[in-house]
Amino acid sequence: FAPIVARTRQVAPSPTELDAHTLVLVRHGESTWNDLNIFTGWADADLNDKGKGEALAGGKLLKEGGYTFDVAYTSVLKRAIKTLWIILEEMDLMYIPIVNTWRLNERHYGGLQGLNKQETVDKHGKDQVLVWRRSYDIPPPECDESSEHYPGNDPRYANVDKADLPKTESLKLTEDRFMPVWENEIAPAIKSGKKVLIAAHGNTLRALVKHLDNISSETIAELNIPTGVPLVYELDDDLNVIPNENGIAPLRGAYLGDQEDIRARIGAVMAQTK
Ligand SMILES: O=C(O)[C@@H](CO)OP(=O)(O)O
Repeated sequence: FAPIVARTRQVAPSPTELDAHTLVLVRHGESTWNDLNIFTGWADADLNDKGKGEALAGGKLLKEGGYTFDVAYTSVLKRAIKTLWIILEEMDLMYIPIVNTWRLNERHYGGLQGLNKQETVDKHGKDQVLVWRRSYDIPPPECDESSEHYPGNDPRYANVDKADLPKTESLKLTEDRFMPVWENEIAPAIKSGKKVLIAAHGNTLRALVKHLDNISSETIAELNIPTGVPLVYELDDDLNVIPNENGIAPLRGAYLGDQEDIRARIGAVMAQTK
């Protein structure tokens, strides 16, 4: 596949210049279902060639910026896992431990999984679909237990308590199931001095930055995260964000790369339902 050439300069501060904890977040590169504009959620859509190129470009930016990592966290979905693998290979860091957790999965899209986003707008109206996509605490309709999209039918979740497996999730429910792994594993790892990379999904990362940047439930509705772009946070010892002047509000961490291009890519995520 063709790497997307990084015509970019590094904008976040060099990690060596700051006495702080560096945390890097990256949403997976474009998937086949992103390209087809299909609600994905916990469906295991693969990266497409563009997505692989985005992941490679993200890895190059991190390498050029002098970043390094001690441990990486990702979901149990291949678009995030492969994004992580591509980045770690590019950075020559394939030896670091990778923790895969279902708690980092994309938000479960319930009965919308597998449906085309624009066709769903045509059927239910733009406002309703925007509520399902971006409201904080209103989940989409549930999928039923006979559905291929019900995680209870997927062997990869055999070890998860059925009561914890969603049939749909709002951003709030996504946050509720993600936060335990943040509080119990990731935050302690960062505090102990480990440099952490998280390769995850649009809505799990929205839940995380909502927490890191104290973003309100109203403001988070407006926030979209582009695919494959490293988002760098510097955190103090209590894991409060040290604001970066290049942060695109309400984020106080900064995306690595060409800021104009990144803003255009954020707009494209928003425009998936018109
Ligand atoms: O389909 C999905 O699972 C997500 C991420 O691709 O979409 P949206 O941005 O609409 O929440």
